[in-house]
Amino acid sequence: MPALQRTNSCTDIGFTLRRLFHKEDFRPHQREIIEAALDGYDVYVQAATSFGKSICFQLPANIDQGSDHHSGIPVVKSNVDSLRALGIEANSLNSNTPYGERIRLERDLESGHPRTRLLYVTPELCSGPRFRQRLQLIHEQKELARVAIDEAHCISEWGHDFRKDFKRLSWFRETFPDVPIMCLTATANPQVRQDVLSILGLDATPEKTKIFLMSPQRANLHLEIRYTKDEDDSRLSDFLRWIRGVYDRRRADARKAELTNDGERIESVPGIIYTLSRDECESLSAALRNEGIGARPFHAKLPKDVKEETLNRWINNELGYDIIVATTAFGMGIDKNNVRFVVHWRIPKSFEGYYQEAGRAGRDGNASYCFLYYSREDLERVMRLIRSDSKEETNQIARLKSLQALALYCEDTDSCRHATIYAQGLETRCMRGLASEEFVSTQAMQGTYDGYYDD
Ligand SMILES: Nc1ncnc2c1ncn2[C@@H]1O[C@H](COP(=O)(O)OP(=O)(O)OP(=O)(O)O)[C@@H](O)[C@H]1O
Repeated sequence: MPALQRTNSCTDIGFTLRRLFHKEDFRPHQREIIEAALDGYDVYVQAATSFGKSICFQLPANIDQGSDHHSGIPVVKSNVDSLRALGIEANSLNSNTPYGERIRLERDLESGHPRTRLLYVTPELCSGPRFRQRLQLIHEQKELARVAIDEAHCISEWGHDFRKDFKRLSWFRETFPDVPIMCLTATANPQVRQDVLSILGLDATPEKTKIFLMSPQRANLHLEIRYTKDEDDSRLSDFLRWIRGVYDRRRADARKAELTNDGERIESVPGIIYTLSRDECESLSAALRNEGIGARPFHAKLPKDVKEETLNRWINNELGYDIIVATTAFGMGIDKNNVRFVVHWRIPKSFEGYYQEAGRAGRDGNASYCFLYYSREDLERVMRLIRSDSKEETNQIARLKSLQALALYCEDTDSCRHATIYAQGLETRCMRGLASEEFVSTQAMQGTYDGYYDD
């Protein structure tokens, strides 16, 4: 067990939750996770998007002596800002940190007794020798309380989102064997989970590591596949018909009165459309704007201030910013509860990625719509993309397997989609009686893809 001296013996964590985070009560399992962390165990948390994983490492950081160190990308500035607004000494250090702020933070770390309680950094930064030296100094002063690794599935080459800098996070256990590690993810199948634990050097026995696997319980998500093909590409008209239908329903008398009462606009139906390329992201958002829909592009090549403005205005439900058309770079760490739909314009590169992105809808628990436009031509395109950009062979095999599972899921018109996700090991408990089960069997073009993978 870790040698650090802890102060939680008589701490009322419910009080801290109310006082610091202004939340009435813990959600199921949050208390057990936080208590395991404060007791010095290594902790592995696998829970749905919107479960409330962040509090599981943010709260202990305000109780432990010493500071916590949180790694995982990307760190969204608004997260740190909102923690600071609560009076929590949280900071982030990454390539976007302004020079003055960086110097201030480096001095704070070099003191060995930093004021920072919670430091968000990228795995790339963790690989740098100077940063590592600073952490070693903090550790010598017994001030490094815990390391939290978000999006931990990126550690595994078997995962859909493998990044080699995540793998180097194994350095923490090698260098600080007494510092507990907490890893968190929304999506990992059993093989990825195993891999994450072993790369990070966590002993999976219950005496050492507490493992929390939660059912995502996302019954509020309606999962639908819509078929299309290159020759007769109906995506745009289909989507416009759908979104205008939603607006029309909100314009109906009774609903309109309700919305006016709440000060809501008719078109304030926040959504995300995922595309595969930056070009399509730009052209699709322009096409939607031409049709009078408030859509904005979001991708890595846009200037930082444009991205920040787009994000803030979308989060604040502003006119003209109802829909974000984004590449997969968008979403990690973004906390917007009322996303009413997520559309995949083309098949994404992996099952796990699809599920994670779709899971950004309906974080408030209200009914939300997720649909994916599927075509065989897109499937072939994405396969070629994976073959050309996978550097590691293991990762390529894993990624192709994951894509194939997703294609089968898309082409299956007889099973409950939630049950298929369960069979992938992404949901840890199968839910029954979902409306989607009946819906799937009545989908148009039933049977179109029968037998595709028979050979
Ligand atoms: N105990 C609680 N009571 C009320 N709200 C909570 C509680 N815990 C978390 N939340 C809220 O739930 C929302 C989702 O939390 P959080 O961002 O931590 O989810 P997450 O599990 O990290 O999801 P993701 O994987 O999508 O990032 C946030 O708005 C957060 O403030």
